[in-house]
Order: sequence, then C-alpha cells, then structure tokens
Amino acid sequence: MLMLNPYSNGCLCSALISEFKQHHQHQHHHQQHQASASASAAATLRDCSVKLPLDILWLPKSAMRPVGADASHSDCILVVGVSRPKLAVVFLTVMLISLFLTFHVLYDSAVYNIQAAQAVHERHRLSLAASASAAAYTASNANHLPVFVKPVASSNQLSHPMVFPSSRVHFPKTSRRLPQALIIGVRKCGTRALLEMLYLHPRIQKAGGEVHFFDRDENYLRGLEWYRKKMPHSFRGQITIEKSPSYFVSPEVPERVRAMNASIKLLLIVREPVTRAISDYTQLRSHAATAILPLAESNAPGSGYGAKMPPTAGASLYAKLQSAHGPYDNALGSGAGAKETKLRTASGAKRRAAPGAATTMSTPTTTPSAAQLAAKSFEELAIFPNGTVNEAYRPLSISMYHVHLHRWLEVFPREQLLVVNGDRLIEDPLSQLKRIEAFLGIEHRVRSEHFYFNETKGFYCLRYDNGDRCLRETKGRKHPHVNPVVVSRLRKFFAEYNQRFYELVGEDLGWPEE
Ligand SMILES: Nc1ncnc2c1ncn2[C@@H]1O[C@H](COP(=O)(O)OS(=O)(=O)O)[C@@H](OP(=O)(O)O)[C@H]1O
Repeated sequence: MLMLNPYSNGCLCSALISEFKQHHQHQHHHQQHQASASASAAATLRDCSVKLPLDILWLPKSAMRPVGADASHSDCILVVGVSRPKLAVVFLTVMLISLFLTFHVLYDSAVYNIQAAQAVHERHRLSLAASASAAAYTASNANHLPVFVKPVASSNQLSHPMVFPSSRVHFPKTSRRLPQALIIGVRKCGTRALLEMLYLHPRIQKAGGEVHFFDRDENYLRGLEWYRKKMPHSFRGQITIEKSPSYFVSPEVPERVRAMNASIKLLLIVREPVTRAISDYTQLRSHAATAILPLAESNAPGSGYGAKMPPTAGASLYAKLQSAHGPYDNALGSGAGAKETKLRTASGAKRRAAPGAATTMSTPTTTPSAAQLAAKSFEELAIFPNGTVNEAYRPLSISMYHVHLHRWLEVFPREQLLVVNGDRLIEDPLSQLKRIEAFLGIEHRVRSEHFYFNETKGFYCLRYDNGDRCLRETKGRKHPHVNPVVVSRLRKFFAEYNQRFYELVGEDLGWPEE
C-alpha cells in the first residue's frame, strides 16, 4: 500500500499508530483472548518499523482495520509517507505527465482507427452507389454519349464556385511532402480536370491551387521548405501532385524541377493546338471584359468592350490586366515581350515580315488600351492582314508544343514524362486515367462510376458519395465563332510543328491539318 501525504512530517505514521492502538484497545475490551496477540502485534510493530528517508514504515497487518476478506499471508504492510512538500510535488507532477501522455497516445490511436475505418467505409459506399447508377443507366438505354458512363440528370450545378472537395480528413500521422508528380501544362488543355479526376484515386493527394514555385522567381527564392508547406497532408504511400500549367513554357523550370527531384514524374496534357489557342483567347477576352465593363461605355461597333474608355482609366486597367495574365505580354497575349523573344530564338523560327503589322498589332513601345485589346477578334490577333500567321501571338506560340517539350527532354528522359490527350480526356476520361495510373505505378481505382455526363455543362462531371461535382464555369466556356478560313490557315501552319511534336513523343495524335 502506498500512501502519500505531502504536508505532514510523521503525522501519517503517528495517526496510523494511534489508530492501531484504539483498534487494539477495542479488541482488548471485547476479546480478552486476543490480548496476548495484540501485545505481540505491538512488538511486531516495533520490529517491522524501519525509518527511511521517504518515511517508509512497515506496519503489522493487524494494525489496519480490515475492509474485506484478507487473502494475503503477509504479516507486515508497507506504508510510505512523503514528508517533503517539494518531493511530493515532483512525484505528483511525474504521475500527471505520465497519465497525460498515456491518454494522448490512446486518443491519437483511437482517432486514427476511427477515421481510417470511415474512409474505407465511405469509398466502399461510393463504389456501391456508383455501380447501382451505372446499372440504371444501362437499363435506360441512353446512347448518344460516349460509353463508359451514361448521362445522369444532376441537380448540382454550374453556378457553384469550384466545388470539388478542397480538403480531406487529415489523419494524425500524415505530413506535407514535396510533390512526386507534376502536371506541367499545357494551359487550357484540361489541367484542372485532370488533377481533379486523379484526386478520385485514394493514393493521390493534390495541391489545392497553382503554386507557381518553379516559374516565379519570387516563389522559387523562398526555397523548397516554402514549397513543401504549400503541399497537402499525405500518407507515406500517397503521391502528391501539383499543377501549374505555365511550368511547361517557362525555360528555367525543367532544371529547377530536376534540382528538386531528378526522378519526378511529369504529366503533360495537350489538346489540338488551334482549339487550345482559341480557348486561351476566350479566357483572356473574358478576363479583359471583366476588368473593362464596369468602367467602359460599350458602344464600339462590334466590340462590346468600350472603345470610348478615357485614357487614364484605360492605362490603369491595362496595368491590372497585365498583372492578371501573368506570362502574357498584354491582356490578349498579342505583344512580343522578353519570353517571346526567347521562344523564337529557341525554335529557330524567323519572324516573318508582316506588312501592315504596325497598324494592326500592338508593339511593346505603344501600349494599347485594355479596351483596344479586348475589342480585337481572334482572327485579327492571329493573322496579319497579309494572311501570314502572327507567330508572336502568345496563344499561338504556347501551342507550338515541340519548342517547349524540347527543353524538357533535354533535362528529363522521355520515360519520365507522360503525354495525356486532352481531347480524349473530354470525351472519355477513363481511358486517359488508366494510362496515368499505370504510369504512376498505382493500382487501377478510378472507375466509370466516378463520372457522369452533365448535359447542361456539356462535360463529364465527378461523382462522390456526398454529391455530384462539376468544374466551375470558367472551365468549358463557350468559344467565340472563328472564321473557318482562319482555323484552316492555322491548322496548316501548325501541321509541321505538330509533326515535330509527334516525333518527340513517339506518337501521332492525329490532329487535323486543315
Ligand atoms: N470535365 C471537364 N469539365 C470542364 N472542362 C474540361 C473537362 N475536361 C476537360 N476540360 C477542358 O479544360 C479546359 C480548361 O483547361 P485548364 O484547366 O488547363 O485551364 S487553365 O489553364 O487551368 O486555365 C476547358 O477548356 P475550354 O472548354 O476552352 O474552357 C475544357 O475544355
């Protein structure tokens, strides 16, 4: 028996002894025959008492009032009294800390087990629900859509902001890890859709936004630890993926990525180059319109973007647009800035003389207003009046995939890079996801039941156990009508570049040549 009494010095022992004596007298009055036994107990008390620094006493068992049946065969009981307050405080503190740590470990372990069980259960439920809905579709015989999933009427809609789940349960034993795979581009080819679809896989964790670590000096100079902290929590066996589409076209990026991880896996999603350029233009025009409309009078014939903008307002909007469009030289990507010059040098392409260019194109020295930029059609920006292609137009130069890919393949072996077909991802996402699962070395877990075709949006959306999710409205914008002659002209222009790209990747993607 251990008894702690921090505030007494010997009181415990004397109390016990006094108790022993009273008890002994009581027995003496009522049980005469035990008198000799008590005397012998007192003798034993004297024999068993051993004074130690911690006030440890051996008391005879008969000194204690029995509480229940006593099955022990010992004669003496150990009583410890802590007589020094400081020592007692230390004792109590150690005991409390031990208790706290024990409960903490037990709590962590319980939370971990419960959450892990919930995650497994939810995924299982999702897979059952999805199988049921796929079966229902087969029965309903909807047929005009590509295949692996039939269209499902969904209540969930496009006015949502980005509605894919932005966070998962954070297990206690996870940590933030540098990415083991990157989606390096290409802009407007389906990089967001690809990342969200991959995130359906339990082995994938994704960085929420575009981090732009490797292509922006101000971020790169913050160091890898800064980058790591931008990553999501993950288990050891999971793969963290980040996507920043401008990595593909930024010359300094491949070397920087290799410096971080020479065996990182690279995903490059591409789309038919002219469609990609039109998509790019559509996004830039949309951004320009958003910036201009509140201030502008929309009375420029055919433009709708406020040609009568006051010069000062135009200049400040222009600055706004420049910062909003990052790698672009101006709002609609029409200028030929420093990066463009590098690109032309790298590709070996000669700038073609463009009669009339001075009157139709912005130049770096003459800053056009945002309204002027936003008022230009894709045709005007892409083709000079003499019919030649404006290679310096950023949406077009980004689509010259071979130029950029060449730089990556100078740094990484071909096997480390997977080319994903963005046009196929739109029509049949599962086929592309299977390839990516194999490339990343993870089991095939993304299934047709994870997708449904949303008729309103015109794209496949994702199905989670807690609801259906589409990408937000900035993905899948309606493109403006582009003159078919211009489209054909651009396709011919890209035919040669596409061939070079096919050679680099070792695959013919079959893009139209007119
Ligand atoms: N499932 C699904 N839902 C919506 N959109 C889809 C989907 N799959 C691919 N896409 C195509 O993704 C295009 C946008 O590409 P990015 O995400 O790479 O754009 S961005 O560079 O990050 O701005 C976007 O381009 P636009 O159609 O021109 O808007 C889509 O065509």
